[in-house]
Amino acid sequence: MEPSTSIEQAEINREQAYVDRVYARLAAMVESATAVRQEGRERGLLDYTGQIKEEDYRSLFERDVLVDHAVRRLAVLDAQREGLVFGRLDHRGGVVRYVGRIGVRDAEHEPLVIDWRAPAAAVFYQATAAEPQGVVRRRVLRSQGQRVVGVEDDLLDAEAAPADLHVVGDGALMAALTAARGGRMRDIVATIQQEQDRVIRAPAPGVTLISGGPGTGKTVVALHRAAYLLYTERRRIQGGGVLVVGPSPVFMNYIERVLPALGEHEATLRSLGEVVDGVVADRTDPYPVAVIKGSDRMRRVLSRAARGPVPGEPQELRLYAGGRMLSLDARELAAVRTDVLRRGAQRNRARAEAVRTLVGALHKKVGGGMSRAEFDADVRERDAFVDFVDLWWSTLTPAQVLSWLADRDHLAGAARGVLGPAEVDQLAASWVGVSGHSVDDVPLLDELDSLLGEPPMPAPTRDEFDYDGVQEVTTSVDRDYTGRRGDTTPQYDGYAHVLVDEAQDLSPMQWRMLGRRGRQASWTIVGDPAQSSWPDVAEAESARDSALGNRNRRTFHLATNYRNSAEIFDLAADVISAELPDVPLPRAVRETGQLPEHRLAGEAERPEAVTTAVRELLDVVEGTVGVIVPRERVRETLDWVAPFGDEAGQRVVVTTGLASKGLEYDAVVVVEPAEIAAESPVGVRTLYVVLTRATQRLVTVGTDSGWLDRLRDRSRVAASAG
Ligand SMILES: Nc1ncnc2c1ncn2[C@@H]1O[C@H](COP(=O)(O)OP(=O)(O)OP(=O)(O)O)[C@@H](O)[C@H]1O
Repeated sequence: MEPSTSIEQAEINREQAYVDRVYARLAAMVESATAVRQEGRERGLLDYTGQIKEEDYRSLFERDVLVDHAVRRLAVLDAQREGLVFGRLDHRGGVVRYVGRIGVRDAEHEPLVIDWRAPAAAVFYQATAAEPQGVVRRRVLRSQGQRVVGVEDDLLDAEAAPADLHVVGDGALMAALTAARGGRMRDIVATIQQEQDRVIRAPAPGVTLISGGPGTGKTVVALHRAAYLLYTERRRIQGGGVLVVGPSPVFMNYIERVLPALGEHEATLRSLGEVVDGVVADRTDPYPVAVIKGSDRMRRVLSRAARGPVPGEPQELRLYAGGRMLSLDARELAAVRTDVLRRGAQRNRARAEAVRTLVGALHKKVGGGMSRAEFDADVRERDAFVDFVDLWWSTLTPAQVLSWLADRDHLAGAARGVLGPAEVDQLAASWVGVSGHSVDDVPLLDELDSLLGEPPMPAPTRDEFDYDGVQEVTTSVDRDYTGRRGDTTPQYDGYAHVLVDEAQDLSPMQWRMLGRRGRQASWTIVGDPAQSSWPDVAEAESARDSALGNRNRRTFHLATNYRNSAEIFDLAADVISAELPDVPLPRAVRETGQLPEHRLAGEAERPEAVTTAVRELLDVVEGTVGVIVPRERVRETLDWVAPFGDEAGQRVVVTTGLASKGLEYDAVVVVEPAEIAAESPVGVRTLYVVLTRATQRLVTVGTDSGWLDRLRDRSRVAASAG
């Protein structure tokens, strides 16, 4: 958008001059950090002689600190080439402050720009006309690269405004909300709203629960909160890091740019299928199977599988000892195993105990004459005995134990009294003829991992402490330095902060998996129960409560929908309220005058109706068009829209209701909404999700318009014969 008046252009020019000064300073900072890094490296080359003395340690350590600091600083500075300065505050009394993505000081150490997360910047987000907090005018600078292209002002205190203070622009928020969407979520650092800022700056300890309807900014706010915590609590958080968990790789891809844009590169982003190290799963199971795999009942099934018989294990131990042939049959061996694992021991860690108990059981058969110690010494080292133990108590992997459950009889044994026969059938079948693991298998693998444990590490030999390079060495200087600066960086078993998005969909088994990664963490949990696809809300809540323990909880509810036009959200609100009248609904702030459209189309006309809608929408919106379809229709729809691939590049995306959670598009075509609602017992919630993905235009195409009949107000949908 070009500036419309000469006053606006003059204001832009003035801001550009300031921004240029900041970039010049940034360039000088990059130059000096580069020089420090270089100097540090050179010093390191000189210092490394192969013979390390204490003084060398000292200078090597200093060098490492220097280089490390410079490298980090460069990474932060390098990321801040775009829109570095985005805000300006004119305070009463004429003081002016600029707010940006990072703090920048001039050569005399005076602040040029305040980091948006610093306490002094909070007023940028919190001041209102009702409570200006000393701010006369708040200005948002819109930039392209390093060029200021617009300014948007809010006059907060008209009485205190000097005569020459200009107020220009239509409001930064509206400009941001109407902007076309690309494939990635953008940061909202320039337009964070007051209710959102309170959540972002909430104290870290305990659990922060963020709820709110679709499009209320839960995700984007949670990500800004992560950046805020990394800034304000870096020392604490560096001990364990931040884990950000979302529903799918597509979703993680969608949000992955936000934290780097805010200058943070240190969070770990994982989809639910990637939370366990070494496992990458993208495929989801059909809904009924996912419900069984996610259920808390799987704990018992897996516990039995991990502690029960191993398929193909030896059924008898025979050994000549103590002057006679001794044997233990299958029942006796099972009794030994049960005895060893009785008190919750992890199987892979209990081998020594298993050997002890086994030898004890054999010794009882000798019937006197040989002491236990003598018997032990005789039996333990025998090849036959060692070979038996290797087979009978081999180290098991989670994937191995899970694979046994594809055998219906084995599964039925483990699931006796827990799952019904039909459930056993469905579950066993889900593991037959598939490659790799599903997203719903991952928490099961993690559960098995915690049941099996790692085999104990052999005691380290002296050699393992030796070094052939200096990097791995902790010197007395390190310890001295650490002590002197009073380092309180805590060491974490797991992450220091865990952020869970779309938490309403987590199954009990997924909560257990996350709980293991945040035993000592503070948490931010984001969700909207009305969008939940998990059938047993109480069961999931109880698993969540166990994962979080008795940490303090702080809850926030976001009530403004920033994504959808009011016309689109009204339709979605009507759909969900017709089924679930108590669902709290946010308020959409933006009107476009464009009603959603429903196009009736018979089976045969459906492909044509869908492609026509996509073509029309590509013409009227600048950004993306999402085509959301029932699970069974993905393949055919991909064929229909394939021709748009060349023409529209990445602009057209086909997805399902469940996979569209958390995502958004400029325009959406919903194919067969009634079928989406019928896909699962909580299908109306999925339809609610689907109808709230579009920022500007919504068209539905279906053979059935029955889903509209229940609406209070059918005029919300423009009639169309298709
Ligand atoms: N203060 C803001 N300024 C500009 N854009 C905003 C603001 N708050 C939210 N948005 C935008 O609104 C859209 C919805 O935000 P987000 O995806 O975080 O919502 P959500 O509550 O997680 O939605 P859902 O539950 O439907 O997935 C995003 O495009 C986000 O950038």
